[in-house]
Amino acid sequence: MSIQLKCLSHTPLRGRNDPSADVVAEVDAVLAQSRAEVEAFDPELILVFAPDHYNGLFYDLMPPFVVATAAESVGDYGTLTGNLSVDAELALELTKHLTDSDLDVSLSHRLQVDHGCTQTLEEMTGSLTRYPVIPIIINSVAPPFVPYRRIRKLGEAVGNFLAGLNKRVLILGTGGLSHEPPVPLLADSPQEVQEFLICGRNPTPEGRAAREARTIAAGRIYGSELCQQTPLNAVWDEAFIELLQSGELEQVDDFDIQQISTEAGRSTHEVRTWVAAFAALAASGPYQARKDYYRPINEWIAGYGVVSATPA
Ligand SMILES: O=C(O)CCC(=O)/C=C/C=C(\O)C(=O)O
Ligand SMILES: [Fe+2]
Repeated sequence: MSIQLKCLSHTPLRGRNDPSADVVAEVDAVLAQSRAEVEAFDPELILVFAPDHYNGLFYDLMPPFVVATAAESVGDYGTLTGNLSVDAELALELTKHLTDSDLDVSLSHRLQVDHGCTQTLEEMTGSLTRYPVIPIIINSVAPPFVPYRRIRKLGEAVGNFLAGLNKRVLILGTGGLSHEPPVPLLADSPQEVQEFLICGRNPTPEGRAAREARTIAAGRIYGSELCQQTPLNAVWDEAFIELLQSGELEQVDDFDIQQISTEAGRSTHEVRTWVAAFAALAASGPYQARKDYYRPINEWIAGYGVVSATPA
């Protein structure tokens, strides 16, 4: 087996509420370089750890993490629609391996996924179907969350499974870093919003457009005094990237969920996907991680980072 890792922020506001042209060009160049590296690696399998933003998973049954044997993109925020090329047989084998590893993982034979999964797949491969893929969705948006140590254990167990495959595997993590887009909280919401958070699958086109318009409007004022959301936190982001580079992943076991929400924003917990991805890589031994890019970008509501890693 050979293995590579890429963890990236995603943002539904890319192309919808852009920062200055020089920043857009910087990010375009980093993504083009990353995509060229993926092309050169030519993965036989992509394992993508991703969050969901109330498009596939709702509070009628909210799992901490779920492996999909089939996944369809809802195409929110202009992302590609259609089925991902999930390797169903391997996804099922992985699920069995995870349950045998004492992890109570959920399984879906028909999951809807959103930009949180598809944007990075699209940016890294140009498609939803170019390579066989296994999606693992990690709840990063709908509290309560399992402790970070559980995410590290999940990643480790996934990595042990991947180590037994005779394949070139690309591990992707997508989300974060610090940020707080306008995702409603169940506890604070009026009844119609609670109803949506519990079972709001397949919204009308108007409903989806209203959600997207709210996010764009939030991006226009994010980081200004008009904005109520927690601002980006570059110090937190840089420290998190350094932690990943240090290889001392057990440090995430002490992460305080409430403190992260307060200091860096509620959606910062999308970094769970990065924790799982790095723990999966670390299961095969020491690694080297390279910071390809970091910049706090208010227009995209994102502490925007790209990190790559390979076995040392
Ligand atoms: O779309 C909605 O209904 C709520 C807003 C939302 O989900 C925004 C998501 C933004 C990101 O994915 C992000 O910044 O990571
Ligand atoms: Fe997100």
